[in-house]
Amino acid sequence: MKVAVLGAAGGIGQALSLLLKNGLPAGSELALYDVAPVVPGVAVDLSHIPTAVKVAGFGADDLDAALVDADIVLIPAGMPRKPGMDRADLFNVNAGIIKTLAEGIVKNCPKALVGVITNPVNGTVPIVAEVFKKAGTYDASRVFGVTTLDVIRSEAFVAELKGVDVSEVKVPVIGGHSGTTILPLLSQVEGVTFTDEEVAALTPRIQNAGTEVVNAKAGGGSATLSMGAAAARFCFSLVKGLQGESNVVDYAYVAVENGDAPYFAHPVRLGKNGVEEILSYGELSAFEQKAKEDMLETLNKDIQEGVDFMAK
Ligand SMILES: NC(=O)C1=CN([C@@H]2O[C@H](COP(=O)(O)OP(=O)(O)OC[C@H]3O[C@@H](n4cnc5c(N)ncnc54)[C@H](O)[C@@H]3O)[C@@H](O)[C@H]2O)C=CC1
Ligand SMILES: O=C([O-])CC(=O)C(=O)O
Repeated sequence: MKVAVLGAAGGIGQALSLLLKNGLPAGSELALYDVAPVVPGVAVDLSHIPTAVKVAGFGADDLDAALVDADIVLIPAGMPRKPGMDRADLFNVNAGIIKTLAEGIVKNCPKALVGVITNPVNGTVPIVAEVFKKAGTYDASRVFGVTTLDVIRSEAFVAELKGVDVSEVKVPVIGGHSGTTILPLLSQVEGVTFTDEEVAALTPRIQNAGTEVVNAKAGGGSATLSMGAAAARFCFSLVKGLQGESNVVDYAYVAVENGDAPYFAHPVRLGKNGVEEILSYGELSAFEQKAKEDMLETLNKDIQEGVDFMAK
């Protein structure tokens, strides 16, 4: 199993790479790519951890070598938010980075499963898909927007609010990955009930949790450690699917035919070729139904921005 992390020297990249070094199956290879000159050092540093995962660092000119024969590519490369910015404000700087990296994937490992972390996820995932389409090698079941952070935050916040064991809490989160497009389905959380007031307070807390971190970091970036944990968790789901484990289900922002929008976070069953089945997110409460309808215009606009960028 070869996993490439693009943007590996950044805040997310380093946390994620540490968790992968400690958690990938024995015999795996971890390829760390970044344009920052510190990346070989990050690889040397990690290589001193005694696990059976081989780590190599690749600098700015070595994208091809980092990617060749990768089974999974995770992309946390690009600029994070500062206070006062929306994720959409990152589009202009991050779109070009994602396009270049996706072209590298198409060239070196077109069959890899690609997890896009770079914001705005709502628009960067369509860019990756369009790069594959241009090359004639698009397979919608292999491209994912990583929305796991929304899921783990929901688990943490629900457990905190309800005083229950966090390891037992499961919260479906659908839609996109910004503001109101993030839609936690609190009506489906098993074992707890919420008052209307709790739903009305917890839903926006989950939607604005990224901003909570951005403001708390006061200009020093956005979530990196929780995102590293989230991306590692998602990567381990991809690995289990690739290894043929049955019934691996996780949430991700994927291309959907005849769905709510061209891309939408759903529960998906993962297998040897990525998405084996896009599962239904089930029945929504009246509150969730309205929240979904209200956010679709924003989500569709975000998606179109990514598609239009590649049409230029
Ligand atoms: N999907 C999600 O839930 C989340 C997404 N993010 C996003 O992840 C991205 C990264 O965030 P951080 O790690 O905090 O930022 P960071 O600034 O700490 O790290 C970004 C890294 O990307 C590298 N980079 C820039 N251009 C590159 C290129 N062309 N090729 C390879 N590497 C390149 C930089 O050198 C840097 O090491 C941001 O866009 C942020 O908004 C952040 C948190 C959650
Ligand atoms: O808020 C941000 O800019 C980073 C992010 O996507 C998150 O923490 O959910």
